[in-house]
Amino acid sequence: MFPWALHHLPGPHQEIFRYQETVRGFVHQEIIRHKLRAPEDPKDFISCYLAQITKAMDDPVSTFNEENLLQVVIDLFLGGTDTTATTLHWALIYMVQHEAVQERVQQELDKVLDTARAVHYEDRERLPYTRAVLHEVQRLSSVVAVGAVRQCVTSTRVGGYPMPKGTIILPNLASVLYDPECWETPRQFNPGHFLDKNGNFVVNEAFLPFSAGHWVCPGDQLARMELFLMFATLLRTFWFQLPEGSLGLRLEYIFGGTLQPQPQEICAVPRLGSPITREEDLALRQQVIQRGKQGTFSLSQHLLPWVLEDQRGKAKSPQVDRGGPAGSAPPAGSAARSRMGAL
Ligand code: HEM
Repeated sequence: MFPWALHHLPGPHQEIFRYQETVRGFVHQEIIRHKLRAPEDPKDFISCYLAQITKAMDDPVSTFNEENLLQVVIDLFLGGTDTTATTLHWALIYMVQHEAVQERVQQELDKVLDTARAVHYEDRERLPYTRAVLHEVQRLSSVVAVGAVRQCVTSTRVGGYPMPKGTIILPNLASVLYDPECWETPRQFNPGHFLDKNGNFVVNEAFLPFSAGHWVCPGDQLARMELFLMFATLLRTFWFQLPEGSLGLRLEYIFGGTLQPQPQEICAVPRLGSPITREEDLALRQQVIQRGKQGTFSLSQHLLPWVLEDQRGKAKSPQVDRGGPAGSAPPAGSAARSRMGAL
């Protein structure tokens, strides 16, 4: 009833307000920086929005103003960071859990891609298995389990049910993503949900992690692109596995707005740049495991820096293992050729 009162009451929510203020301050500074720039063609969202504010200055009903600009940028940060990062975290966890799937993705990437260049979004057309795996990650992790709260502005019917004007709607997206009538193994990781019998990628209408219709996530295309590029690049570059002594993966989610994985450690082992046999591959992986936790990273921390740091200077040229077995791992600290150039 008195939302403003929260600002005066002590409690953990004060921390959220502090974070909010930090983000607002940052975006505010960016807006000022953009305004101080010499006039030029608008280059990004903020400069386009500022140009629109100027254009609509004489329109008394225009909603283009700086306060709205600030809020829209914050919305984009809120909607676009945690969702994509959390999905990638789940992707790595599922790859560790399903080693054979991880290997098959790497085999497909090795076979199809020209290894001398970075992954392009268009490549997804030639990578049906990788694409199916990523869709299955999004389906099973269901990071935005419930869509945004909406209210009916007029009386209507949905699926035969009457919805009087004013009804509050909470779209239960997870119920669709786990619907036993739409998915063969709704609670199990199964890339086959998105493949036909010939291994071609197929769309499934019940794949709705971004919601649907008029209220579909406005960032869905960006998210799909980011996820594909990051996932394919990571899997091309590293083999993911549990560190030595690990008690296993923790698959239960934590609810924090999105459904997040629990903090846990996973090894990102740089893949070898020369063809080796399956036996050598396994022996090398074993060596890496025996080197203990050197090279582990925590999922709750920043993803790549340690590996990048470790490999810089060693990776003289970004050569790769076309035709080599998938998931090959070099001994940690060796001067093995790596794929860091692909990042
Ligand atoms: C894996 C990634 C993502 C998932 C699963 C996701 C999912 C969703 C869902 C389910 C909604 C609610 C739709 C509704 O019921 O109204 C939503 C809203 C939204 N998303 Fe995303 N999203 C993702 C990434 C992004 C990205 C990358 C951006 C932008 C940079 C973004 C921006 C937004 C915004 C601004 C809204 C609110 C839209 C509104 O108020 O109508 N999202 N997203």
